[in-house]
Amino acid sequence: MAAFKTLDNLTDITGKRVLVRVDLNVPVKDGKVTDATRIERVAPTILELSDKGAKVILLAHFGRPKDGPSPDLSLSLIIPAVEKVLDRAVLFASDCVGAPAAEAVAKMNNGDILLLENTRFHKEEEKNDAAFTEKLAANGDIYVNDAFSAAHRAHSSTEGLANHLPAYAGRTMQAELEALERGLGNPARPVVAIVGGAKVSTKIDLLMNLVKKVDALVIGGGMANTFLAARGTNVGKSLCEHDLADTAKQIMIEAATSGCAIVLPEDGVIAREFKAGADNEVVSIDAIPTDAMVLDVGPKSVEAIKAWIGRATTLVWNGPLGAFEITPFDAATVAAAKYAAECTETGKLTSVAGGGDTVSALNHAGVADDFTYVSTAGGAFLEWMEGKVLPGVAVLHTAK
Ligand SMILES: Nc1ncnc2c1ncn2[C@@H]1O[C@H](COP(=O)(O)OP(=O)(O)OP(=O)(O)O)[C@@H](O)[C@H]1O
Ligand SMILES: O=C(O)[C@H](O)COP(=O)(O)O
Repeated sequence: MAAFKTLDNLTDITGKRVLVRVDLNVPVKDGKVTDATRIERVAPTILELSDKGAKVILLAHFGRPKDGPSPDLSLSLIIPAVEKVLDRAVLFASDCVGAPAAEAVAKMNNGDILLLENTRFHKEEEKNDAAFTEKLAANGDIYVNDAFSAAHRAHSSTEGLANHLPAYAGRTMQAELEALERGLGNPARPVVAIVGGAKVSTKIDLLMNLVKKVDALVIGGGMANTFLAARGTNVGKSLCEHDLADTAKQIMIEAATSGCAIVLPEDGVIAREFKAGADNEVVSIDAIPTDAMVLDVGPKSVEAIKAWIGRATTLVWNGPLGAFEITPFDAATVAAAKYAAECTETGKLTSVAGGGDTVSALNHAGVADDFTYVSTAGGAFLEWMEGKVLPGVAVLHTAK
């Protein structure tokens, strides 16, 4: 495969309109960005292009809007955080295509930075619709993809545009691929993966391949509830995708065939309300009341997870073990993260973690800097780990 072009290949770009795909899908609480890591990671690309005199036009998605525009998923909410990280003013257009985008671009001066509204407000984005991609392309002369964490999506702004405009990898895209190759290209065994979080339906399929590559798969969060339910355990009102029971069963069969241990929680911290400080108790995983939710894995499970981390030479982690944003349901994630950081510091563990909320959880635990590498990518990172070719990366290699 031909090497992709990078910003090093973009020299004389004064006055050029550069469409830069970034990932601004950041954690937000009460309208405020709670973790700016993804913004910090794309800042070097934005500033470099702006300093070279380009008109920098940012394309991004935010959340998963179902029926067109919705105010709570407007990228305008993210602007203060982007301006703070860049220490520059950021202009905004209320649509990523059509008159609002064209007019805002036409008014730009060299070096200006403009953020276009959530690309997913148009259903055509996720369909990689050619006509929609052309509308996006109309506002640019050059396309730069700096969103490694969205590169597993073959959408108009992540893949399609590279077929319409001269395409380049941004600094973060480049750095993520290099760092993952260095850390996990040929991982030393045993390899232990921890997968938790809430995005069960979009991540469960990739576990089928992951179990063929790792020695143990530790499952927490909403993902664990889905596996427990598939095994016949009552999970009460927990976050769980019951219709994925067959997929979970097949993954457990594949794991047994591949010699990969599946580690499910033995106990859980339950509550009846999803809020900080909610009344909670630890119960055995076989004794979850029907009216309760498991919001974290329990202390016995934490000990078991630490033992698996202790046996590992390489640790791959995506998805928090519990609802870490609300105390005390952050306990398992924090304990496991601190232990992984300790093992990394002693030099016996290579630890690589990824995901928007996972990075936020590691920051919350105060150990993000102690991991070998922290990727901004969650789903994309797991797919890369599976050995899949990510569409947003592949197209950069083949683009003219
Ligand atoms: N038991 C649970 N019940 C409810 N929510 C949970 C539970 N465990 C974890 N979560 C939630 O999972 C969310 C994170 O999941 P997610 O799969 O999005 O991870 P991620 O690291 O952001 O990966 P990606 O970058 O792919 O989105 C957090 O908001 C957390 O509260
Ligand atoms: O948060 C992520 O992992 C990326 O921004 C991709 O988001 P998606 O899973 O909604 O496509």
